[in-house]
Parts: sequence; structure tokens; C-alpha cells
Amino acid sequence: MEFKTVKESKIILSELMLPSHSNFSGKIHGGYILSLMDQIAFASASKYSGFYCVTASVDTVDFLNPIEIGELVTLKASVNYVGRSSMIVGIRVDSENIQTGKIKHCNSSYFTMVAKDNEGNSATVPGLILSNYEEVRRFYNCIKHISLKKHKNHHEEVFDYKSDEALKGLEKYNIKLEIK
Ligand SMILES: CC(=O)SCCNC(=O)CCNC(=O)[C@H](O)C(C)(C)COP(=O)(O)OP(=O)(O)OC[C@H]1O[C@@H](n2cnc3c(N)ncnc32)[C@H](O)[C@@H]1OP(=O)(O)O
Repeated sequence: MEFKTVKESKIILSELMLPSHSNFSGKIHGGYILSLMDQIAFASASKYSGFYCVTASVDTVDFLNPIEIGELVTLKASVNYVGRSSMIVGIRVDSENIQTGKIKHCNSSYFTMVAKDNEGNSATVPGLILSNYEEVRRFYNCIKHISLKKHKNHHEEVFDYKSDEALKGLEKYNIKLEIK
């Protein structure tokens, strides 16, 4: 079986934010940043696996700081976890004010990518060589994340949202129940 290092999956992408990337309030559109994140996740997973990949899922993306027009946005990505055909790519986005040199952390997220062969079937990816404790920490976090996601999906399947108890539990929220 083939193995590859995390280093072989690393990609860095820098782009200057143009007025055409902004929203109505003059800040950079979140959707544009998501699109760049999807691109770098694809590049990292495809470079690592040697197959074209598809995005299977995107973890929570919290926009920590707004990005201004004229700032230099840098995305860094690497494969943190591999299964049989899936890879979890960790992405960090920073923006830099070119005049002051001040760097802001804008968001970090995790994209699950699945390798596909020429027939469109999921393809086996190389195993991952963990070369330092930081890589071990990231791999463990992914295992934890996968297990929490399974637990959450199971809870959603078995939870009776129509029960009296569930409906009563909504009383403290900013809603009015008008179920017909
Ligand atoms: C709608 C869009 O255009 S989204 C943007 C682009 N993305 C796409 O087009 C992808 C559309 N989705 C798909 O093609 C399929 O649902 C796939 C490839 C993601 C999964 O297909 P499946 O038939 O479920 O594949 P399969 O059961 O073989 O699973 C393949 C791997 O994906 C993983 N996987 C599947 N769905 C998910 C998910 N939602 N989240 C995380 N991992 C997933 C599986 O755990 C498995 O991992 P492993 O091989 O490492 O054990």
C-alpha cells in the first residue's frame, strides 16, 4: 500500500481582494471566500490522492473577522485525515493589510473530499504518514469529529420533535407555535 506525507498535500493560495468580490456593505462576500476554500480543498485532495475529487461535506465555517477590499487573502490547506476514499482537508484563511502588514485570522474549516476514478467510482487514496505531534493532533481531532457527526446524525434520526416534551422545550425560544 502506498503512503504519503501531509507535506505532499500542502497548498498555499494568495489572492488580492478586488471591489468585484465585495458585498453591499463593502466587505468581501462570504460566498467568494467559500468558493476559494472549495478550490484549495480540491487542489490539496487531488494533489495528494492523484485523483479528481468531489466535495462530500463542509464543516462549520465561522467568519471571525471581515475582509476588506485591497487586502491580501492567503489560504493554507493540507490533508489532516484519510479514510479509504475520503480525505479531510483542513483550511486556514488569513487576510493581510498590505500597508500596515497586520494579519487577521478570518476562518478555519474542514472539507471532506472523496477521490473518484475515471468511471466515477470512489477510489482508494494513499495512507497518511504522520511526521510530527501536530499532525497526530489534527488526525485525532478528525477521528473525534467523525464520531461526533455520527452521534449527531443518530440523535436527529431518533429524536421525536412532535412529542409534547419537545414542543414544550421550545417555549424559551423566540418563536410562536402555530402548527395547523
Ligand atoms: C451538490 C453539489 O454539487 S456539491 C459540490 C460538489 N460535490 C459533489 O458533486 C458531490 C456529490 N455527492 C456525491 O457524489 C456522493 O454523495 C459522494 C461521492 C460524496 C459519496 O458517495 P457515496 O455513494 O456515499 O460513496 P461511498 O459510500 O462509497 O463513500 C465514499 C466515502 O465518502 C465518505 N462520505 C460520504 N458522504 C459523506 C459526507 N456527507 N460527509 C463525510 N464523508 C462522507 C464515506 O464515509 C466514504 O469514506 P471512506 O471511503 O474514506 O470510508
